[in-house]
This record gives sequence, structure tokens and C-alpha cells, in this order.
Amino acid sequence: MIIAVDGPAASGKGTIARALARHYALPHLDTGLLYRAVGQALLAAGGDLDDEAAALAACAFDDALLADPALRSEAAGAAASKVSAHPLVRAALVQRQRDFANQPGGAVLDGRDIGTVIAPDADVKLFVKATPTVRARRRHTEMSRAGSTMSFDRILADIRERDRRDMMRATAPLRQADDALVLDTSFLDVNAAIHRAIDLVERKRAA
Ligand SMILES: Nc1ncnc2c1ncn2[C@@H]1O[C@H](COP(=O)(O)OP(=O)(O)OP(=O)(O)O)[C@@H](O)[C@H]1O
Ligand SMILES: Nc1ccn([C@@H]2O[C@H](COP(=O)(O)O)[C@@H](O)[C@H]2O)c(=O)n1
Repeated sequence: MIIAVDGPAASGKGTIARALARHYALPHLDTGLLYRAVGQALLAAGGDLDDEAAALAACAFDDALLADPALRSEAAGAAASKVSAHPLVRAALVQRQRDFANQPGGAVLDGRDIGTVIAPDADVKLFVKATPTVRARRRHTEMSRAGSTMSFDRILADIRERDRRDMMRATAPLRQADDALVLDTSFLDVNAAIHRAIDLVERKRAA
């Protein structure tokens, strides 16, 4: 079974994708990490995030980079959002993601274009969303716990900017697949969101 989980930043899609992978004993790929690694590799090489050729070269990053905790930072997310708009970068990362999705037994992938581009024939597609304010509050809590002093307002502005960039880009923009099931987590805690996701998968499988 292939499960595609898409949605905007801090909507909870990673939390849900990991839980679904555990529940169904499937491998999981956080595809955002790939774009974060490209951005990080490019910056480490002194490159410009707007330079598509340099960003393409950074797609050959060392996989050890995927374990770097620095990839989880807001700065890495913002860099990822910029390099991910380059069509050549997206093209360079497609096959790796499709191979992961199509492995025997299936997989869970989360990102922005899983249900629309990477795995358009996925058995189940979830589109996870929450209001920008709720997402910013979650991110603020997460970052404060990790020692960050970034203000709520700044995080909210970053989230809005990332949404705009991800939705407006020409290639593989963030959008809900026509056959995706929507899961709004704005008023659900983590456990309730996970239960709802499992329920949606079960209903889809039974249909
Ligand atoms: N339903 C929920 N209620 C409260 N907090 C949540 C909920 N879902 C996730 N969180 C928390 O919100 C933060 C963002 O969640 P998560 O990393 O799953 O989002 P994401 O959509 O994968 O983000 P990104 O796109 O940046 O990778 C985490 O700190 C997570 O623990
Ligand atoms: N399938 C994907 C996944 C991610 N991106 C871009 O990467 C940025 C970081 O993603 P996170 O999920 O780790 O927050 C995100 O803002 C997107 O620009 C993508 O384009 N496609």
C-alpha cells in the first residue's frame, strides 16, 4: 500500500506520516528532508539559492547530510522552499522518491507533491491542513522547547511566506490532489489527528 501525505508547513503531516508508517509497518520517507539537504549543501558550498545550475549540482549531496539536525531548522526550511522551486532540482529528485514509493509492500511518503506528482496512483492520499495561526503556534512551541527565541509573529510571517512560495511555483506546486482526503488538524491534538488519519485510510481501503 502506498500512502501519500501532503500539506503545508507544520500542518502535522510528518507526525501523521510517521504514525501511519508505524501502524502499517511501512517504510517512511520525509521528502522535505531531500530539499532541505539540497539547500544546505548549496549554502555550505557558498552558492546562491536562486542559481538553478548550482542548486542542481547540490542535488548530489552526501546522504549522511540527511541525519544532520541542522536540517530541521527554520532557516533550512526556508532554503529548501527556495531551491525546491527550481524545475531542474525537482526533476533530479523525482526518481529517488518514486523508487521509494514503489518498493515491494509499499511506503508512506510525506511532502507537497506526493499525491499529485510522485505517486499519483497512491492507494490513499491525505491532504493535511491547519490554519496558519495554529501551525505557527505549534512551530513556536516546538522551537521554544529547543531553545529558540524566534517570536511567534516572525514564525507566522515565515509560514505565510513559505505557503505562498510553495503554492505559487510553476512546477509541482503544493495543492490538494483531486482524490485526496482532507484532514484538518486545527482542532485535533496529535492523538486525535493520528486516529482520524488511520480511520480515513481504513475507510478508503474498504471502499
Ligand atoms: N495535531 C497536532 N496538535 C498539536 N501539535 C501538533 C499536531 N500535529 C503536529 N504537531 C506538532 O507540530 C509541529 C509540526 O508538526 P510536523 O513536524 O508533523 O509538521 P509537518 O507538516 O511535517 O512540518 P514540516 O512541513 O515543516 O516538515 C511538531 O512540533 C509536532 O509535534
Ligand atoms: N515534496 C516536497 C517536500 C518539500 N518541498 C519543499 O521543501 C520545503 C521544506 O519541506 P518540509 O516538509 O521539510 O517543511 C517546503 O517548504 C517545500 O518548499 C517540496 O517542494 N516538495
